[in-house]
Amino acid sequence: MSNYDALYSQLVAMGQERWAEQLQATLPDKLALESTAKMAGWQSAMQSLPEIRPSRIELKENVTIGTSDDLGDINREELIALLQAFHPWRKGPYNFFGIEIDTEWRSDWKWERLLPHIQPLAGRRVLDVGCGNGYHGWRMRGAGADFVLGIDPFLLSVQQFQVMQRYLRDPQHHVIPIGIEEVPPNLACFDSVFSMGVLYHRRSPLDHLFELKGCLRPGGELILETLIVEGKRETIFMPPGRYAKMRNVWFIPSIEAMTLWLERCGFTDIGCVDTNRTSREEQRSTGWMRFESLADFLDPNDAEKTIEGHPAPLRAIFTATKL
Ligand SMILES: Nc1ncnc2c1ncn2[C@@H]1O[C@H](C[S@+](CC[C@H]([NH3+])C(=O)[O-])CC(=O)[O-])[C@@H](O)[C@H]1O
Repeated sequence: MSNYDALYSQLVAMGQERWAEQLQATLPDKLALESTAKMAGWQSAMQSLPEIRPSRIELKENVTIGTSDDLGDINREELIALLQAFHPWRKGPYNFFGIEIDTEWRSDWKWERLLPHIQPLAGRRVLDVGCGNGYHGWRMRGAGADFVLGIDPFLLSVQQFQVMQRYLRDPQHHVIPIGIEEVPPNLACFDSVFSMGVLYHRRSPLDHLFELKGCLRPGGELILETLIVEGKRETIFMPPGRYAKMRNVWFIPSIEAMTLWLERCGFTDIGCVDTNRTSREEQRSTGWMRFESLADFLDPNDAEKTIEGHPAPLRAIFTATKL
């Protein structure tokens, strides 16, 4: 975790000394809490990862770390087994020294859908809320972002990020195990804030929007991706129980309702730049995510419905500016 020193310096450079100190004091405790059997397995796999110097790194067009030639006499199957210790791999794909980590999600497709519509990331300081294992963060660095901080409370995501970081050694990209509710209010220091796949998990979506706004500097851009439903400004769907087998889905607005929420929270230049019905090609079980996936969450007789009979997942990407 020595990489946290680089994070500390960066946050101080952004005028966030208090937050930097708070993180320095609390992150080690969070990691100490990870003394579960799973954590022991992850740590042992992490320590067994071989030293390899990647001869090639690509982050702009895809995420490629090294080539198969870099492996030399390192056993490819043993390396795959070490990576599989971090199962399930949900966000990717990664090409890791010639090993295709074929993740549950084609996260690159979402990236390609949004990239043409957002403020160019070159030179920007970015916060990615609910960043998963940092896949999009690597693409942000590939697009020229100066600094990317990803936050995600799910510890396996942070471990998977550390696997990549071990080889990429990027002092300007960090993923830390905290939720958005732990970020101090009104930091006002990020040029771009991403919240993708998080809003519908929040019981208080408007508070989430205010939290995101607080992270942005004036004039900064919010990029928000969420589940939506078809309907008018008055349409907001709350599933009575599970949604696509997920227990923690609360509010799913229509595009117009989401736009109104953003307006009421004080954002300007609001646009819905993409809508997309999630396909079984974009989210599916693979050898790297062997649990159930979208095909199991949909009605087997009607792909327009979830297994509970609700509208099937439809997602939209919004951009908005903080005044
Ligand atoms: N309170 C919270 N604060 C921060 N993160 C949270 C919180 N609660 C859950 N998460 C995290 O938010 C992520 C949501 S996934 C999107 C990943 C990526 N953004 C993607 O767009 O592919 C959902 C999806 O697959 O759509 C998970 O990694 C959670 O651990």
